[in-house]
Amino acid sequence: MINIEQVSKCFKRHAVLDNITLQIQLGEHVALVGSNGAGKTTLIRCLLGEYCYQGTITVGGLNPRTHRQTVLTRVGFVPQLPPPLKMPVGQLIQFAAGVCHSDPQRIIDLTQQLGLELPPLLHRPFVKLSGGQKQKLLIGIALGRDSDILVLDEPAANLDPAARRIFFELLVARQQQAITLISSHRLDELARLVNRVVELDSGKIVLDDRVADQLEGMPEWLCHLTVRYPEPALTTLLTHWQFEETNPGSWRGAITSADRLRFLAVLSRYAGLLTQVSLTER
Ligand SMILES: Nc1ncnc2c1ncn2[C@@H]1O[C@H](COP(=O)(O)OP(=O)(O)OP(=O)(O)O)[C@@H](O)[C@H]1O
Repeated sequence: MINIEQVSKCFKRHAVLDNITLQIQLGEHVALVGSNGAGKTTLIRCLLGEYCYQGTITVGGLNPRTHRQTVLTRVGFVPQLPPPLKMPVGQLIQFAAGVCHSDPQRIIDLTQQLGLELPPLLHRPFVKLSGGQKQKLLIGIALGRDSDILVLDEPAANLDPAARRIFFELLVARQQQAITLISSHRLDELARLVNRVVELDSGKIVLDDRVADQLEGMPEWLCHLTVRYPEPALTTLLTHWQFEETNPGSWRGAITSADRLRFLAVLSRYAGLLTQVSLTER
């Protein structure tokens, strides 16, 4: 459904995407991860036809540059930075529903489920909403329509914890009908929502892990860790995962396959403290 072949992108002389090839098929839910400036947003913007690029991209068989309008009506998109729209919220909901051939009430219901009380805001310009309010409305617009491709660029970055939880539940409900590409820095949050992780580093794909496929038939992993020095937060984390300290600084525990990605994502926050990590299939 999404086909990216040998795509490169430069801003002036600065190469931001370097020969990216990536196919995303029906049933795939992809976390796009990578550090600041890795190229995630640029790849998404190329995918949506916003930037020109070298190489080939098709979305649902269409070139997003030459069929931008059709591609945009097909993709539910949440941008990282909300557009500076002056349109009042009520009008924006009607407009978005019209463009996406959707029912405005669907957008309203989803937005309100995320905790945004819409009636007092309907006449307020979108640009004057808070960051979290804008994000809730943009999520409502993206999910409140029939689309088989969801592209979400840091969609939960401005949401409070309660709204994040509801958003992830709404997303799971929608995922059966759509492929998803979600860029985020919080792989631990996404781990249960995705079955593939693609990591970008300096515009190149450095990891492409089809998690679910590889985990089939592997019920549990034995994990051994050694840490440089005791750090209370890491000790709490390992205790929470029911690890035991076998010798000072040496920890042992078991991770189920379903939890492997989430565990590694959480552990990566303490990478500087770890001197050895091993995972062995049991
Ligand atoms: N419009 C632009 N003009 C010039 N350079 C740009 C432009 N957009 C992005 N860049 C540069 O491209 C590189 C990749 O940026 P991009 O926004 O794609 O990264 P990202 O992985 O999404 O980062 P973050 O996690 O911080 O959002 C950065 O070095 C950035 O400065």
